[in-house]
Amino acid sequence: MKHFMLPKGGVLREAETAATPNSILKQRSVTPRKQRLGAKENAPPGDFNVLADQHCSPSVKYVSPASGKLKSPLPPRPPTSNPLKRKLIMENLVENAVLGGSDSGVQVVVRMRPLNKEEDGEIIVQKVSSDSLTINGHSFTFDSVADTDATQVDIFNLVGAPLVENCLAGFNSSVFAYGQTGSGKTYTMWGPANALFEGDLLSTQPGLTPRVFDRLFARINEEQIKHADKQLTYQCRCSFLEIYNEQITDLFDPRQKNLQIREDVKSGVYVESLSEVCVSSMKELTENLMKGLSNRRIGATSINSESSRSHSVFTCVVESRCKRVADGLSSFKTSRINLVDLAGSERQKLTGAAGERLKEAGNINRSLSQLGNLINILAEVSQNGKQRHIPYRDSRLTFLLQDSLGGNAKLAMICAISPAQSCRSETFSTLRFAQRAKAIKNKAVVNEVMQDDVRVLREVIRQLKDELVRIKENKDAPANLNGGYSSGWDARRSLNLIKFSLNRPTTSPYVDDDGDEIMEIDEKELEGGEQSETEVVMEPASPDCDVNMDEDPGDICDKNDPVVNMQDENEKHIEPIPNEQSSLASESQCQNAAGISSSLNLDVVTPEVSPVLKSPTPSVSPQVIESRKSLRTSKMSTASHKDNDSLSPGAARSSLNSFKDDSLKVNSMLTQTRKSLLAPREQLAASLHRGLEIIGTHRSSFTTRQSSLRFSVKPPEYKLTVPVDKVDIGIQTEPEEDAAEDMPLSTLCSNCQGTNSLQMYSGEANDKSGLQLVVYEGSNTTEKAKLVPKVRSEAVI
Ligand SMILES: Nc1ncnc2c1ncn2[C@@H]1O[C@H](COP(=O)(O)OP(=O)(O)OP(=O)(O)O)[C@@H](O)[C@H]1O
Repeated sequence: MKHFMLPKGGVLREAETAATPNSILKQRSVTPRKQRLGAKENAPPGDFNVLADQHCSPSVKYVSPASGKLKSPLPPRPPTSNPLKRKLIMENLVENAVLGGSDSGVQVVVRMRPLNKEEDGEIIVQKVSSDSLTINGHSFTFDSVADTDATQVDIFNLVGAPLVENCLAGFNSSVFAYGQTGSGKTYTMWGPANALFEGDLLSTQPGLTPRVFDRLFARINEEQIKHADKQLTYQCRCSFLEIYNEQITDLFDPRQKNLQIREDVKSGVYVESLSEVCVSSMKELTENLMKGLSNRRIGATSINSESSRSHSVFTCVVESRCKRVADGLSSFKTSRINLVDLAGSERQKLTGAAGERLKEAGNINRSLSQLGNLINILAEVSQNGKQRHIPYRDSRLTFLLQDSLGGNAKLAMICAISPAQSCRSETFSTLRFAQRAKAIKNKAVVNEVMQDDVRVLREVIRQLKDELVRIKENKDAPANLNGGYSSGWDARRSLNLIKFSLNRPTTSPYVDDDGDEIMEIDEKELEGGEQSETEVVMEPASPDCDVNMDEDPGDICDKNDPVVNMQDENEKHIEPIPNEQSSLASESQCQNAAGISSSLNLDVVTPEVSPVLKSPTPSVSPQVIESRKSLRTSKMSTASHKDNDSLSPGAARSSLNSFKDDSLKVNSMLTQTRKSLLAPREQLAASLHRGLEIIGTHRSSFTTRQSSLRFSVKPPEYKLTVPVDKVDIGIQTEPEEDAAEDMPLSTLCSNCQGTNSLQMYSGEANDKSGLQLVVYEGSNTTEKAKLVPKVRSEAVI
């Protein structure tokens, strides 16, 4: 084993004294805030992303803090090639606009280490209160400031203890350690190596990570005893990776190098083939932690003889499930802990790095500056609410951890600094980074699904399907004034069911405004594989746009996929496309994209709407959307299992398979239902109301004329909407002869042009006057509607 984190430079502190909970640091506050206003560099921190004093049962559901703000813009996602992502962005915007987001401010803690042997000069940083410090007369305020007296226990109490509670409550939680080389990040996150070896959390100085797991295991135990009647079970799966020179290495199995980041709808962002290990005790945890840490890349910098030259990310997915004895209902909760020790920045000119070290330092600085840039943008977006491209793809670090940065996670940032005069400019830079990070708002939600939620939603879907089929049948049949159409009773019953479920106290008021993937109702899965014939939209699903950071096939997909192109401009335009044809179409459209395969998702189609009808807000309700990174793929599970065989003790091993099977099933359920839980039920109800309105309007208008309102049961043709820049809403008018010729074939992939003769749009005989609502993603345009050239039946994809 390589030596790592050995005490360096005689700066180790004495064994810490036991800290009182709720922070000793606060007691040290002496300076009234008023006196500090002079040269203050930043505003006082706002909300704090921790749950106050919560030792809560996992069965308790939390409302994300600060919910109810109507404004609360999403940190927008970059315009993306993944159509599912684009839809989600739109969904989230709508959802957010209606219900407000759940903002979780980033918790920023600044930790100042003691001077080391080489730094016996002037100390320029002074802590002035529990949450502020001054440096050369400039004052900064954060959530907490830990000075040289602060112990590892203090840091745990500030950051680790709330993290554990958040995790048990079902929130994703991340801690990033940021700072210049030698400032104390590694010491803070893991602690000195000897502390881990000794494994004694009281007498030595283990860092945050071992303390977090010590508390986590204790709390899990407590919860299981407390809720014995609920058959509460937990599983903790860990992985450990490093990003070195933009390459990912598995620290549990360093032979696995240059791993790729992937992204798909079901699993979110994940690292392909990364090992996972199940841990259920401190012994297992420390063994694995030490193993991983020993595989980290270290090197000497001018300040730190054993500097980490990579970013390391320790991740633990905590899954819990419980079953209520009273009614047998089960719930599944999952949360992800990311503990990130970033590589330290260094001024290359000052440190005189050369050769490999220089290249390394360049990569580290570039990666950190990309992180800084992202933080700036997120801070700006959080502050002014303006949408901007968020450059998650700039680096592997930001892409992998995008959920932690402006997404579905509670984030704590520990910014490590040296108080020495020699580190002045780096310290300023770290403090400014910290103050910008403070401005970011994440959107953390509880990742939980209840079995009965699934049941209710399944019933609603079934009834809506029946209703739509009936409507279609009645539409095809001669109109009958006295009930030729369905009475809408079933839909109303569905609505009542939704209302009923809204009123159930067991339901979390989830808000998700960050997930990147949506998972529309997959009735095949929900209803045992039966393929729905109603309102199906085929889209290239996750695998189509797996993200390979090197190749970015998403872009390939984007270029080649007319559907994708359409949706670039038209987030909410949901086209009715017949199953088989659509499947063919999407396969054909994406046939050039390497490794792309088509898979089908079910979508609820926004019906075409006559201009005389009130345009319903494009709705995809009830919709099921997956929140991103809480789940892992079967690949990872396999890897985990493999690894588990060698690393986990027998008990954990024997339970792993069955737990995984269950977990995957429930994960799948979670995937399917998460969004409808995350999407507040009020919205589902509102959507159903709108659906009923449409049904009602359609019924009444059908008897007097052929309505252009069309429920897309097996719609007989394709439609292609030509994207129009800067248009909020386009209305597709009746087909024009010339329109097809005018259609820019540039929207079609070259390979597909002329090869696929699927009919795209022929216009129904009875739909000549029909108009189609086409909603474009928001723009500044004053034009609310525009005639969109319509593609004729002979148009070629
Ligand atoms: N709060 C602290 N108390 C005592 N010693 C500390 C403290 N913080 C850091 N040190 C010591 O300072 C040295 C550098 O710390 P550490 O390796 O954690 O820095 P780092 O920020 O991780 O550096 P790099 O980015 O180069 O990896 C180590 O010897 C560590 O033991």
